[in-house]
Amino acid sequence: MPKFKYHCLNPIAGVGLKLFSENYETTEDIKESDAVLVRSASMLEMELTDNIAAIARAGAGVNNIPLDRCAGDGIVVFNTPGANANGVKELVIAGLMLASRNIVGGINWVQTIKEEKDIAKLVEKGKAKFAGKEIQGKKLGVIGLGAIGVLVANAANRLGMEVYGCDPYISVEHAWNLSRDIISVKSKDDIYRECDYISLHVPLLDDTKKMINKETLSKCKDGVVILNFARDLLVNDEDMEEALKSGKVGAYVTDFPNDKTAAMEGVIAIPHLGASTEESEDNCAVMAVKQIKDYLEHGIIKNSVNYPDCDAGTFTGGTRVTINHKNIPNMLTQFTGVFSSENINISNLINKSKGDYAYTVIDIEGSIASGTSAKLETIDGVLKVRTISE
Ligand SMILES: NC(=O)C1=CN([C@@H]2O[C@H](COP(=O)(O)OP(=O)(O)OC[C@H]3O[C@@H](n4cnc5c(N)ncnc54)[C@H](O)[C@@H]3O)[C@@H](O)[C@H]2O)C=CC1
Ligand SMILES: O=C(O)C(=O)COP(=O)(O)O
Repeated sequence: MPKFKYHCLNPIAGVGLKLFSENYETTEDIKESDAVLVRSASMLEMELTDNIAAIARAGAGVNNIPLDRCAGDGIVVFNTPGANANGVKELVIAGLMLASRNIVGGINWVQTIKEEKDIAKLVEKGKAKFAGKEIQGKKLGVIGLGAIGVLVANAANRLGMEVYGCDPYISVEHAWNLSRDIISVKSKDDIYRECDYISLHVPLLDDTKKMINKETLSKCKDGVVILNFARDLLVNDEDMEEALKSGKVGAYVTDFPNDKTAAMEGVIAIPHLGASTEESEDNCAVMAVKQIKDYLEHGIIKNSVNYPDCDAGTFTGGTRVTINHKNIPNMLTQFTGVFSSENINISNLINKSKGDYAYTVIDIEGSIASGTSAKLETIDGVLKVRTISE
């Protein structure tokens, strides 16, 4: 089996890295790696060299990776759907509590009186200013019913909240997992109008950027609590500051503090801890490494965000040629033409496409000359050719 090199841009849990066999070695130099593992480090400005075949995001959000540039370079980008969802869900529930009961204010106050005498008495005397509200019976709106949103909706429902959910693109799997008690609404406006708490669980995309802004906040109830455990850019910070000052927003809980929100009054800022649990880190690392191995060793694509999934089956011998290419007419004819011109028999061929990009796996019985893959590389629209052999 060939040797592969991987580079970690962030620390990746050992339980995952241990899955790499002796045929893999880590490298400090991304430029010589076959695969890159990353969490939140930004790759947006990074130069990506030809040898990189795959990038695995050990986590969900991929807004730190230039997906289209990678696809154009024939680099398959994976993420690990659902692997950290429970970790985030539990912190969102904590966020609901932090926004409803003045726990942070209370804890900080105890620190200010810790040198005083008879603290127990002072506590009973001073505690009234930290009184809060209960979440039971209140309305929570969940925007984005994916891996995290569904868990948050179901958990909040079990805690006695009336939960509304909105996701125009909900997957069949997530719809199945959503409790029947959740009120599913078609328009986010229903959530803005009805809910006391609103939790965001959508990816950062052009159409979700700054979705919480002056206009959407004006549709909300006075004193609404916004929870953002998704990405800071989903919220317009200036509009949020104004809404916090006026009391339109009662509290803004964010897992993504930035230069503007960290010091903002009314903000409960958590340092991006949603997925920072042993369990989530392990789950993500294991899934990311398995996907990288499947791709490098077998050409199998599972959970890619910029290429089609393709279960080519385990590579069992002979030669497997994988081709990342543009999704344009006449590609397969040209590929098979190269093999037939050299009198090579194709034993298996799979072709999948997703948007502008496609992926073809061709199995042959023997070996191929390097000239054959060079010929494939010269075909217009071909982005990367790999050969997998014993
Ligand atoms: N705080 C943290 O540590 C973490 C934050 N995240 C963030 O949470 C986001 C969601 O994560 P998952 O639930 O795992 O992803 P997911 O892909 O399972 O779910 C996202 C859902 O949002 C929906 N959606 C997309 N556009 C929408 C729109 N305009 N309106 C309503 N729904 C829309 C999709 O249909 C999908 O069901 C990630 O993209 C990431 O930004 C994820 C993991 C950890
Ligand atoms: O998975 C995600 O989208 C996250 O935000 C988690 O980020 P992290 O891996 O904890 O840096």
